Amino acid sequence: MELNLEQRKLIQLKPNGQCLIKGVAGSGKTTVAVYRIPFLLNYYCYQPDDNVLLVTFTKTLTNYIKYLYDRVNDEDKLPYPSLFSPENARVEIINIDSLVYKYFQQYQLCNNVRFNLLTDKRLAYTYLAQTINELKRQYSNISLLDQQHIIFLYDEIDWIKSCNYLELEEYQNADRLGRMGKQGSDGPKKLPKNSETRRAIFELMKLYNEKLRSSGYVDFKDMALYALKQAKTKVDKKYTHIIIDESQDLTRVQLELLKLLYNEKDYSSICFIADTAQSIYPHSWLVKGRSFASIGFDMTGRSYSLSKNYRTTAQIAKAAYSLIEKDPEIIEDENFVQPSLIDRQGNFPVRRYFTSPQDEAEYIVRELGQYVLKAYNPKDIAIIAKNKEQLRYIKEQLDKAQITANIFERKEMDFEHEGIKLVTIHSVKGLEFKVVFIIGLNSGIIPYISYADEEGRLVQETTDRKLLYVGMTRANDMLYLTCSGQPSKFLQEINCEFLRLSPRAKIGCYYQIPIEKYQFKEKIIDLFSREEQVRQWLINELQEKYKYPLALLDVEYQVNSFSKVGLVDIVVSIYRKNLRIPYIFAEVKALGRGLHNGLEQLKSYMSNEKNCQYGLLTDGNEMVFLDKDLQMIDDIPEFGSWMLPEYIIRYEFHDLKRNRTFILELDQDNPDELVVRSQDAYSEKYDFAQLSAINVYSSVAAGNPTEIFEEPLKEMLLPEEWFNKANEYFILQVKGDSMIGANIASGDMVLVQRQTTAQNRDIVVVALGEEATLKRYVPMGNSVILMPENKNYEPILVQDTKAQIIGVVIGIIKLV
Ligand SMILES: Nc1ncnc2c1ncn2[C@@H]1O[C@H](COP(=O)(O)OP(=O)(O)OP(=O)(O)O)[C@@H](O)[C@H]1O
Repeated sequence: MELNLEQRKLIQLKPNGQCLIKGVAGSGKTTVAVYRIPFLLNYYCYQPDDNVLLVTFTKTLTNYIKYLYDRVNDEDKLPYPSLFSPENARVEIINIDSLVYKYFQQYQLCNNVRFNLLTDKRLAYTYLAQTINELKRQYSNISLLDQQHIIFLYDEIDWIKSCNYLELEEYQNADRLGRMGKQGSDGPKKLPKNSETRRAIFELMKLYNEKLRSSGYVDFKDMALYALKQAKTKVDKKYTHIIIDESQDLTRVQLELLKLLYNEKDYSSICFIADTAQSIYPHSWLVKGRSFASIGFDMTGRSYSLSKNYRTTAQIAKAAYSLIEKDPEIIEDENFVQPSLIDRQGNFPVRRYFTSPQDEAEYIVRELGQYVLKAYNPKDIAIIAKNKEQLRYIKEQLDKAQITANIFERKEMDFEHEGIKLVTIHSVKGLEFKVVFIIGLNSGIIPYISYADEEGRLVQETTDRKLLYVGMTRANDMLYLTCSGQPSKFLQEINCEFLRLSPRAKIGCYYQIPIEKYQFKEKIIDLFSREEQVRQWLINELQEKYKYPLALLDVEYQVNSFSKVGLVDIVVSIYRKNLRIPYIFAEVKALGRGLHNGLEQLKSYMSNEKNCQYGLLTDGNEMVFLDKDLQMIDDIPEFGSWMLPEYIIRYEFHDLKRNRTFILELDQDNPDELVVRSQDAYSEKYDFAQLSAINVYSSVAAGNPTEIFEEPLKEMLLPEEWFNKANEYFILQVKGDSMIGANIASGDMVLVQRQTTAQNRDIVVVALGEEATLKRYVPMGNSVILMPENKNYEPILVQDTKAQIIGVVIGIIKLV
């Protein structure tokens, strides 16, 4: 892994008190935290008591960090090979709950008390209900003090404790940020400051606490308060450098405890790592509107950003950003970091709607069994859901299909576990998997139905939106989003341009076409039917994704079927020897209503039209493709210019060396000849002996220069006189839009001269990551900037020795 310039700068940042590293999901925040440890140990731990503490959010994340550290380059790791061994007293990596528990234990020991931790929520509600009853008479005018509001009151008390508001005065004046509602609870429209209602709630908390104590209990928030109290009296170990990962989710009490452990010196540091777009806990302190100043740290001039997401493909990243950018609460936060894309192309996320958990599970089992498990190790696959019941159901179905999977609830995750990991969306933060299924994305589950308070509802919606964003950004390669009932509004808000119905087909997800843009209106009987919506969407998709010109499409195509005349919903025709013949038949059903008998009908139409090569049936959600033998296949072919009457393929060739453009004409009936027309209409015909066959590749792997090429896709004939025999050439099919500004679009081809050096601003094929990429080459001292020609992508800075040039682009070839 080649760290980027910003990451390297942050790892080697001179420690100087507090700092904030914020960044988008997958931008390497945790990686920076881990790589920084050896740096601090090497250069900023002078005295015997100097040391480093890295705080994680969960135990699983501690394991994950160890797993990450194994991937650190040896040269960075060498001075501290035993970074994670218990003997290495200079480094401690611990999750926040364990740290709190440690100080809570010390409190008990020092004060000779012993509490039980109240983990049973029902029992907590019983105590709270009793307390409400006792206090009700005293506050008879406070309608909120009633059992019907118990969930709200419980949450409010929890919040007061997590903010360390131990005096009424503080609570009366507190801004209530991040309040959450729970299903069935009915909170107040507003909880005014300095009100009788707040006084009553505060009183309720005190009485409730007394009740718990007299029964020998503390809850989690009490435990943290006792830990803080203990640390204020005595800390057994202070740390010269503290790094706090996922700090956006810590409570005020947790943050204050960590502050007490900080050993301030003129070379010490406390580094907060955060992503506000991933803040998913309602009681976290550093939520919108509350700055670090509230915990005594001035971050002016001390905050740094990481904006490139390295984890996911550009397609997954775009889909995930399209979800959060719809919420101004998220993107207007002062600590929000605008994401930028890195050029990692891959699969589009899949979105599928199901009407029952059973249908959803059947799809997942099928998808895993037939495809995903053939390409990925089960331990690199996660199935994520909002709640545990959803996980239990899918686990049962996977068990039945004999697919090994394990639910990880509270227990820490074992990264070496051989099966598929089933996890709640909350416990997946900070982690990553090659393939991620997020299931049960139903309305009412996400966003959760909250109480009637509009403000609370909006907070809930923002938090749940971030939660789904966290889930989506865990996927390295493939992401599936499914529901098992009424779909979540979030599923519909993700820009459908970035979604597909299947990872193996080009067709996108359904979107509505406005009636005024409907095609073939004159042939349509009912413009307002639900079937027509699907037909018009499909007509659009055939043009947009499969590139079929409208002139090749038609509707209501007549075929004889069972001695009756049938009408095929959409036909795609092609030309053979200048004769127009049907090539694809498509049948549509009403939106989301299932395929029913459609398959039989489609097969019958296809059987009655021998020219038809492919079939397609969809209701805008389910999709079936058939070949001419009526067997199911993954997709239908894209448009090719050979489908047109003339039978001549035309390419535009931009010669970058001579700065000229030619048209290349290839007659399919005469494939060994090539006609080249120049801009001044001069044309020349080349026969086979005058042509050179150049290999066309779909991708070039990065790696050993002699092994970088896969099997060529095909050969392309170009005039021999264009090439210098002393050199080697190849053609590369372009993926992605990062060079669009240089007139190189996805699907175009580039002619490349193989060489290992380049001139300033040449467009080069350069090895980077697993696959070689196309960028503009700009050398700068000992480094090289690989410039994309698209403002959505960031330039990549690498050491010149690491930028292995494979060739220089000398021409661009486009189908016209
Ligand atoms: N410069 C880099 N080049 C290639 N891969 C990188 C680079 N930096 C980080 N990564 C990889 O990107 C992935 C995400 O990194 P990491 O977990 O540190 O990000 P994060 O910002 O902490 O993410 P999140 O906030 O979503 O948990 C990891 O697989 C990491 O190895």
